[in-house]
Amino acid sequence: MTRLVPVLDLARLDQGPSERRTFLADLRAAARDVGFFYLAGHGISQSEENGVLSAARRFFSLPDADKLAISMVNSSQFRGYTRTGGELTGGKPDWREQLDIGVEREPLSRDTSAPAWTRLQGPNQWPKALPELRDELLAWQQKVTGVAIRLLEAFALSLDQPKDAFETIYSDRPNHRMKIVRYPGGKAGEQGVGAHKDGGFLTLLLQDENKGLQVEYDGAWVDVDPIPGTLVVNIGELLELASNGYLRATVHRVTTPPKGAERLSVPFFFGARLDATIPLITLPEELAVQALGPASDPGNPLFRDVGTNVLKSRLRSHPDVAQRHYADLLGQGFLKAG
Ligand SMILES: O=C(O)CCC(=O)C(=O)O
Ligand SMILES: [Fe+2]
Repeated sequence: MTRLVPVLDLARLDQGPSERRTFLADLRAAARDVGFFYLAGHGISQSEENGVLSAARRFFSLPDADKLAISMVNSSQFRGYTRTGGELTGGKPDWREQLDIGVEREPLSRDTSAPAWTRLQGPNQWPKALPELRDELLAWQQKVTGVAIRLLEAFALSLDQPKDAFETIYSDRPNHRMKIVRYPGGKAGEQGVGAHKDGGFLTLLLQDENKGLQVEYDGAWVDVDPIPGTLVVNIGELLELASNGYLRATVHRVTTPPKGAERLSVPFFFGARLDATIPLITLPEELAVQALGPASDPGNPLFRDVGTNVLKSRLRSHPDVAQRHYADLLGQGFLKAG
C-alpha cells in the first residue's frame, strides 16, 4: 500500500549517485504533493528520542506553580511556559500546554529606530526545579538542527540549486525554535492546535505513540499517525516563498486525545536569520511552469522580511505577550487576528 504521507530514508543520500538521485526526486515529490513526510534514517537514536520525551514528561509533571513561574508572558522574546488554552490559533484557544525555547542570546539594547523584531532576541526561561532540562533540550535542538541542515541542502539539490543555496539566510545567526508540548485528554476531536501552516523553512516533529496530528489534503483531513523511530517533516512558509510556491507549506492541526489519554510532541522549527530577506530562487524551466506562486491569504499576509514575519505570527498566537510587551505595535495592519 502506498501511503499518502510517505516514509523517506535520509540514509539514501549517501548510498551512491543513483540512490541519491531517486531520493531527491522522492523528496521533491513528497514536498510538492502533500507537503508532509516521515523521515527515517536520520541518525538520531531511539534512546535519544525517548530521552527528550521523558524530559518533556518530567517538565509537565511539575507543580503548576513551578511552570507558571516561567510563564511566557514574562518574556518579550516569547519564551517560556504557556498553560492549556493560553495560545490562540485561528483566533481560538488551543487545548495544549507547552514550553517554548529559542536560540539563547543576549537581548539587544532597545533602540527606537531598530526594527521591532530585534526585540525577539534574548534568553530562554528554564524551570528551577528541573535544572537538567536546559542541557537535555538544547542537546536535542542541536541534533535536530544537523538533520534539518542536511534536509535543506537536499531540498536545494532537488530544485537544481547548489547545495548551499539557502545557507546565507540561516548561517551564523539562525533563529530556530523548539517546543515541548502536551495535549491533555478531553473532548476527543476538539482543537488541540487549530489548522495552521508553519512559518520557518522546515519543521521536524517528534511525536509519542499517540495519534492526533492531521494534514489537510484535497479538502479532507488525513491522519499522520506515529511511526516509531521516524520524525515527521513538513514544509514551512519560507520554503514555499523561496520556491515561488513550487513546494507547499501544508495546513495541519492536532485534535484532542480522548479523556484519560494525553499526547506529547516535540516540534523543532528550522528558521532563517531574523535579518534575512527570503530570495526567490530561479527554478529550472520544467519546475518553474509548475510553481503556483506562494498561497496568498489576505487575512494572513506573508512577508519576505523574516523578522517581520516571525513577529507577526508570534503576536497573533500570544495576545497576552503582545499586550504586555508590544502594546506600541498593536493596531498596525499586519497584526490583526488571523
Ligand atoms: O504537536 C504536533 O504534533 C504538531 C504541533 C504543531 O503543528 C505546531 O506546534 O506548529
Ligand atoms: Fe505546526
